[in-house]
Amino acid sequence: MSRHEDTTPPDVRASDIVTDLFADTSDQASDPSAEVDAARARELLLEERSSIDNIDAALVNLLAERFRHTKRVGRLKAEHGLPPADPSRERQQVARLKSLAEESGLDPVFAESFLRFIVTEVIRHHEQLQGDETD
Ligand SMILES: O=C(O)C(=O)C[C@]1(C(=O)O)C=C[C@@H](O)C=C1
Repeated sequence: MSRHEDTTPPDVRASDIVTDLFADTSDQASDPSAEVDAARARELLLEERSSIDNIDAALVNLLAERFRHTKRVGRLKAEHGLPPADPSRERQQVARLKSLAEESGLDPVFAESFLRFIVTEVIRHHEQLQGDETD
């Protein structure tokens, strides 16, 4: 099995999980309006989860694209003896992303830690490449 293969057992379906989440354990079961509410809630949850799945797929594709660019940057840095990290560039990126986050209604502190999480991984890749250059 390849490293990236989906390991979710085929018999676990999102719709079953949603059904379990809304499983009726109270005396609601005899109230028809509560059943309609629960059915509508199930429908809405499935819709939201479908949007979330699409967004997660887009995020993964975008991240893969970003790493393709940073790998090229890493090779340039290794070839030209430049340091893996550039703190001044990072300060600019953090300031820009925090401002974009504020405009979009995303927590700027979260935006900063997300960027730092990614950049830490990029720097690790750059360091690996620099190690390879000196082998
Ligand atoms: O722009 C660079 O110099 C990079 O190496 C890319 C990047 C990034 O992932 O955005 C990573 C490390 C640096 O500290 C700054 C930025």
